[in-house]
Amino acid sequence: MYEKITPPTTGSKITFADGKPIVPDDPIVPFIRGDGTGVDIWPATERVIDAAVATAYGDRRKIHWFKVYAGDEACELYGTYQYLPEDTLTAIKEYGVAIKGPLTTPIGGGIRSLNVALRQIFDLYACVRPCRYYAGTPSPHKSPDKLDVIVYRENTEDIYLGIEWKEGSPIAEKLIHYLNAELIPATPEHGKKQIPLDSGIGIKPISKKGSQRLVRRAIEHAIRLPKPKNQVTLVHKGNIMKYTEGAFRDWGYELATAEFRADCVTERESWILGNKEKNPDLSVEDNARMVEPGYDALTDEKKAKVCQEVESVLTSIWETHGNGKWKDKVMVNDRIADSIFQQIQTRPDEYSILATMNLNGDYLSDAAAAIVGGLGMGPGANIGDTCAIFEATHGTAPKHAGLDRINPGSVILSGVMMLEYMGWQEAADLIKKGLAAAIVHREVTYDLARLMEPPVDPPLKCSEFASAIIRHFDD
Ligand SMILES: NC(=O)C1=CN([C@@H]2O[C@H](COP(=O)(O)OP(=O)(O)OC[C@H]3O[C@@H](n4cnc5c(N)ncnc54)[C@H](OP(=O)(O)O)[C@@H]3O)[C@@H](O)[C@H]2O)C=CC1
Ligand SMILES: O=C(O)CCC(=O)C(=O)O
Ligand SMILES: [Mg+2]
Repeated sequence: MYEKITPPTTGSKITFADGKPIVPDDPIVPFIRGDGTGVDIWPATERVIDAAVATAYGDRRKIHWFKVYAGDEACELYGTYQYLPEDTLTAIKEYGVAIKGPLTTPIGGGIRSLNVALRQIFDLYACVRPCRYYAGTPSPHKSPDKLDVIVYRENTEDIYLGIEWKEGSPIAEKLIHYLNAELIPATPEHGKKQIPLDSGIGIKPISKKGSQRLVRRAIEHAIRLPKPKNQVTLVHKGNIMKYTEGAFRDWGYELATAEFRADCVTERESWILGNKEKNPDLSVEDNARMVEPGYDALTDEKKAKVCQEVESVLTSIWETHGNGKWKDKVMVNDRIADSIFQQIQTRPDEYSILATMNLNGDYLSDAAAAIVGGLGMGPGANIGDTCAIFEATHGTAPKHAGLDRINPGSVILSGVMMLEYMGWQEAADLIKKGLAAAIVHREVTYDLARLMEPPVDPPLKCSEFASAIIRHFDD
């Protein structure tokens, strides 16, 4: 079955039912070491996870690691250009839950991203990246403790589908001519626009199914959160990209108000209901005026539309959501993408789950990780219905590779997410406790050390930070 790798001789398979993993006490878990700093981070991570499982469960539970190959290491074993061997795909498919270090992607040419390829091959449509603060972590932000968000990023489409043509290539030229000569003139709203002939072309598909399955996961998560964190913000640039990003927003609201009607209220609905609660005699038009900024300057047609919206909300959900009942529901709102980047800095505590398309989520998860301590503290999970691969938000950080200095925190915390996904909460909690205590004791790697006041000198090595986390399990 495998060409160059052999699964562990002991251990059992994780299986899936209804999108959830069924985990034995001795699961076989494939791991990819990763390129660049993967050589430093992975051994540290494996040691911490094994120690936490042993401390929490003794001999009762154990992960049986299965080394599989991708990136540079795969080329060494399987031959030039064998970046993602069939063996690796077979193993991840067979065992269902895997964890990986970062993999290199060249810029401007060469192979497409192996990281993105794995998400697409296994249809891992939800990229989940929590950004929460650990006390004592140095941060460039004044109140990093106020940020506690989870980015739910669509993970399989958008421009990451990778359908692009290089400037000057025959297909790019053909496509531009076709668009300029036929499709753009046939679309009146595009007027006399033309695409410059020396353009590279990329395609940005955003599907209804892809958007809604991501938002569904985000809402399901929000339902499990206590007030006021039971909230989902749809992040988009729908003012500019109306039929892709704007559609993402609309499909998100559509799903929330159809599939999760009993559990959700939209922000506008909450305003309409709240206005009526404060003043039961409020007319529909006055309510519309309070909900829609600049109402009086609108055309009659637009005014009628807002009034219709108010009426429809009051007739359809007053019974179930009115008289303050909406305050217990999951709040679904939306924010324009550029605005959310400043909102997480200026009003961090007002946000919880941020549902995004692929590119926005990529940017936003790095930015949010920076607020709570940097990329060394940014974990992640790629989740599908029959497979999950855990990996950090950051990349290979090549200038630090092989120096035993990088912060392994983000892959270790990705391991925490994996343990929680497996239902091994006690082991996950031990690692979180150990990590938190190491930071409080100023036992940290260079990235946190240089920001601490006063700076920690010398900082811990990557391997020493792993040891410190394990030592603090007992605190
Ligand atoms: N999922 C994946 O595998 C990903 C892969 N990549 C790939 O990684 C490669 C390098 O990308 P690059 O743009 O340099 O981005 P990286 O995220 O790899 O690194 C950028 C900088 O972030 C900081 N950083 C990253 N990881 C850590 C960590 N664990 N601890 C502390 N600080 C950290 C370092 O900053 P400083 O030096 O200032 O301390 C580092 O120089 C590219 O090929 C890219 O495509 C990128 C993102 C995700
Ligand atoms: O795959 C890559 O090289 C980059 C991906 C990335 O930045 C991410 O998923 O956050
Ligand atoms: Mg990224």
